[in-house]
Amino acid sequence: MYVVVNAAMSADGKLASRRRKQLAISGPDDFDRVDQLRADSDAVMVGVGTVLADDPSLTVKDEARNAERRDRGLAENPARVVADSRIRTPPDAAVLDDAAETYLLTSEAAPTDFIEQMEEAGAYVLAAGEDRVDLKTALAKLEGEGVDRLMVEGGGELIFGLFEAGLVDELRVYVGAKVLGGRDAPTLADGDGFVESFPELTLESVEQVDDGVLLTWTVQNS
Ligand SMILES: NC(=O)C1=CN([C@@H]2O[C@H](COP(=O)(O)OP(=O)(O)OC[C@H]3O[C@@H](n4cnc5c(N)ncnc54)[C@H](O)[C@@H]3O)[C@@H](O)[C@H]2O)C=CC1
Ligand SMILES: Nc1nc(O)c(N)c(N[C@@H]2O[C@H](COP(=O)(O)O)[C@@H](O)[C@H]2O)n1
Repeated sequence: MYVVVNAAMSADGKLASRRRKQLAISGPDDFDRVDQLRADSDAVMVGVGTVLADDPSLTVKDEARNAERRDRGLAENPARVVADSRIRTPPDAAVLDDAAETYLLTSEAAPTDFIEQMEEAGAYVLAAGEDRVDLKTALAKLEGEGVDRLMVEGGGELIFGLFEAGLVDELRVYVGAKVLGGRDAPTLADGDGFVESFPELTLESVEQVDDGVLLTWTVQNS
């Protein structure tokens, strides 16, 4: 599986303000680039923190791209994936609508009745890990379901978890022309943070998009 993390951050490294609600950092050209990246992916993943904060749909918005996927014999939207250890995804979340398949990655600690509720809502539940989603096992299970190219949109907890597990192949960061500030605002990689053995990146390209910059890095996984 090839894992691309794509996120937009402010010039001071925040994914959203301290209110932790969806905030447009990207401009129109960057949102269009993100739409193409979704269309080129087998699945789009977020953490449950993002579902609770933003209620995203994670679908491809451009109808020409939906049609192009259909022409390739694919569903018009990539699958959606939510990392949700104990199932906090609300049953009426947009990711559970019928626009695309949805996988919920959960742990053995998820209550059985919550699992049933998600399955009734149409989600495929994959358990990996005792208390928390074991991302390595969960992504291997997803690969078994045919997901070869995974796009991860965030948020900061999930992105850190994926780096910690050595699962990120590529990082695309849009740096927008805003300063958000806030010590409690989410950043690109939150979690516990690294204190040694920091993931090393190789810069592949730098491009101006809208009034910001798109940085593309590959990750030197050992
Ligand atoms: N600017 C951007 O591109 C984006 C911004 N955001 C913003 O990020 C914020 C949400 O980010 P977070 O609160 O960090 O939530 P998150 O979306 O990273 O979800 C974190 C949750 O994922 C679950 N999880 C399960 N297994 C995990 C594992 N092994 N490692 C890590 N997490 C695991 C846990 O329940 C954890 O609390 C919101 O403010 C949202 O608006 C989110 C996505 C993209
Ligand atoms: N690329 C990007 N730029 C921004 O400025 C953003 N705020 C985000 N947020 C991500 O997009 C999701 C919303 O998806 P839908 O429009 O509902 O399909 C949101 O949840 C974040 O993951 N991304």
